[in-house]
Amino acid sequence: MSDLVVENLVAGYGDARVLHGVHLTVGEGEICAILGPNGAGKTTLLRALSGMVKARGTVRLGGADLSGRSPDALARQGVAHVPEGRGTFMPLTVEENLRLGAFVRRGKAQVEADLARIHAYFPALRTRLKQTAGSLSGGEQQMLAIGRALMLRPRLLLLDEPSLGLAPLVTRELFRIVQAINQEERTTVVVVEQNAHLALGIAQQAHVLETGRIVLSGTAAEIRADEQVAQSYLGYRV
Ligand SMILES: Nc1ncnc2c1ncn2[C@@H]1O[C@H](COP(=O)(O)OP(=O)(O)OP(=O)(O)O)[C@@H](O)[C@H]1O
Repeated sequence: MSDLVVENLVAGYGDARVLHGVHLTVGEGEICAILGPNGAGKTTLLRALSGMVKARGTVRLGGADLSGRSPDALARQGVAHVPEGRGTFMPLTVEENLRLGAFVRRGKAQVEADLARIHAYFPALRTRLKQTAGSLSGGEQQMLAIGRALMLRPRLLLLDEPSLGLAPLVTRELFRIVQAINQEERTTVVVVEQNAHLALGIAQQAHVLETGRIVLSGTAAEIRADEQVAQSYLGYRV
């Protein structure tokens, strides 16, 4: 069953249109990778889904119509966005950043349970709760950004370039954790990622976005086997 349904999504900045009618569906509890060249509109797509950029068209999540909602309303409906560059509050501590992620959650017990849950996914954060986010390594900051998003108990997790600037070992660990979150919590994930090998390694399905349109959709295996994808994004010929 489709969890996320996007129909004819149009978005841009001022007069500059970036998304020209995007259609895509993501199955419930699935990981979907979005591939595409620089400037294709991948970040804009995630921003449109989290309400950071105004968009026209239809967005449904779990059957609920979320079209045109504000970022706050979308967060309350379970849409969590981890932007490129992470968006953590550097002067605040790890714990303060995590607690900020709970802004739509009610009840102390629930928040404490969520903190424990996030510490279990990211043990490195548990030992650094009183450190400022700015003092963390790049990988730890990305973990904190994802941890903060998890405080929402999201139904839909949007990840923008999680591997950006991270060492390969750290990136692999991060993707392993994203996969664990998806499997344990059945969170639907949309991940924009330059490292197509990694993204297709954890995704069930993928879409290629070029100049604001989806030009190819399929299972991760189908997309991996596509000659054009292999040459453009995987660096080999099939
Ligand atoms: N805040 C903004 N204001 C105006 N134009 C923007 C803004 N952000 C992005 N754009 C433009 O929108 C287009 C799509 O950008 P976007 O960041 O969505 O692409 P992308 O596929 O994520 O690219 P990249 O892989 O380089 O991050 C580009 O032409 C970009 O210059």
